[in-house]
Amino acid sequence: MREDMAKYRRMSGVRPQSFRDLETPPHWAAYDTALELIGQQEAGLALPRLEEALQGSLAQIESCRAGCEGPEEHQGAGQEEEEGAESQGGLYEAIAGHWIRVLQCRQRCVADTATRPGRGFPVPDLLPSLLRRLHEAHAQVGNLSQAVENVLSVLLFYPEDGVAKEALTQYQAQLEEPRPGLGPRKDIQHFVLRSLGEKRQLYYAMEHLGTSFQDPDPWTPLAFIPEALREKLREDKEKRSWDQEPPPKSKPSSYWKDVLHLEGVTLTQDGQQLNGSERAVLDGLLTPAECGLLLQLARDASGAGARSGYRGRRSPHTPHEHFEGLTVLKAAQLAQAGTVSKPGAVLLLEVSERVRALTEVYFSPERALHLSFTHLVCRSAVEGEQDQRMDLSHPVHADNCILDPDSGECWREPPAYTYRDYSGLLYLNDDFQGGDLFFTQPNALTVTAQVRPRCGRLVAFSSGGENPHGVWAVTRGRRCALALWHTWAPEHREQEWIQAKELLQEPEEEEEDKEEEEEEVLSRDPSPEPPNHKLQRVQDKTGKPLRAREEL
Ligand SMILES: O=C(O)CCC(=O)C(=O)O
Ligand SMILES: [Fe+2]
Repeated sequence: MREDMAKYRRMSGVRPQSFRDLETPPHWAAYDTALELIGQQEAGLALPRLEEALQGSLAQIESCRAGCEGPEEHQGAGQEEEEGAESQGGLYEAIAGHWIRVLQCRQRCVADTATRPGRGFPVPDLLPSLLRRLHEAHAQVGNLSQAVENVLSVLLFYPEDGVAKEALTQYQAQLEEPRPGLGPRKDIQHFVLRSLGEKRQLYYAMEHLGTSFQDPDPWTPLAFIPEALREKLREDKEKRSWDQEPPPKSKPSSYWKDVLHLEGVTLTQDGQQLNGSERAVLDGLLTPAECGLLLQLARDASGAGARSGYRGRRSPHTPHEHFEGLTVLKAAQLAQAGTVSKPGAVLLLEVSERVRALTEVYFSPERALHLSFTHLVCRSAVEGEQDQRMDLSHPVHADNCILDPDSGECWREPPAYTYRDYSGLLYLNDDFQGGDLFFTQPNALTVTAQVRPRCGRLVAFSSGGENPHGVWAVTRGRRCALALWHTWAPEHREQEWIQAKELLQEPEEEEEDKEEEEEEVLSRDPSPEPPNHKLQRVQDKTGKPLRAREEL
């Protein structure tokens, strides 16, 4: 649906006003309009929308809080029954238990209000970020007293926020006469004080009564968290270790240049030239002969696919193209079966490692990057179906989060592959029509850079919302590329890569016997899964079940 909408929006003559959203609650609609206007440098027009978003959010929090006594009380009674003897304490315990549940529920209202309909996670720090936008917008249009009130409100959440403090000093200096009565907004003052009072009680109960509390706010002062709990809360936060900021880089800044030079690779466009930050185009990663070998591998695999059940099928992204994907393990298995050339399968492994090493050197020299998925992908135009084609070969998306083009936000949550940190596309050919890769702004519409594929060209970029990208329709011929995703998370390292390497390292004689066996099984078994005896062998080595995988 979202993709269809994006497609219609791209049609010439269609204006944004032609669309009316009947689903989004008003405070989210106001928020989105405000962000759009700010993006267009229309601070004056954005201000009433920002205020509406803030007031709407506060109102929604109030209405949610009002519901905390009713339904929760009911649920609480149920819980007590379930917990049995333990919770059949005296009257005081019952009152305390009830009150804690009410407070937990009230605190949850902040996260509920900050969660867009249909989303699993809240927008982090919704109220402080609205206040930041408000003070900036007020300052831009010259409403200095309101700018002061709003920045002072930010400081209620984050008293040590350096940027806010600096802005405050600047606004105060710009005010023509001193306004000693100016303070933070009353509504925010009330909100913060009440919230802190509740947090204090909840943390106390957590420490002394063993109840649980998931603080929805990142701004809670450390002093409010009992010392005994700090360590545990910090550990919980750190569990998603790969999501943490990478440590500061200490390698000399010319380090990657030396490595590229050694590898005979040239940097054709850097982030700045591509109108982004973490983006690069590198050339010279493959010789024409290597491209030829990998293209042949893809062709042979798709021929073998017809026999073993892996047929090229319609693309999941467009009915006007066929799509074939080959994983490294499938390539190794086909090489063992003798249906593709072994040098081709070995090259696939080698090249993916080459890309990984270069991506690490260029983007993450101080932190190991692992391959998490490697896929040789060909897209072929379906002949006679290309006239009037409006769609893309690959719609605009980000690789590790769900892009919401309306708000420009990208949600790092499943079903996105949230552990992907850097993406790489290594192109193998250019003898097709269309099929350029393009980057857009987060609105998924405004193209910021475009790259023409060619043999040995690598486009590498960080996989997040800062790099929305898509592929223009392939309208003639076949476009093949090696798509690779890298991760900082060792637990998401590509197991099949290791299995493929093991398979390809097996001694030749053993292989020949198996080849015959394989031929026999392939000709008998039309199922799309690799033959069973082979599966068994790989399973024995790793202890992990194996399944032919496809990630797109
Ligand atoms: O093939 C390309 O150029 C891009 C493909 C892509 O973005 C993806 O598979 O996620
Ligand atoms: Fe992608």
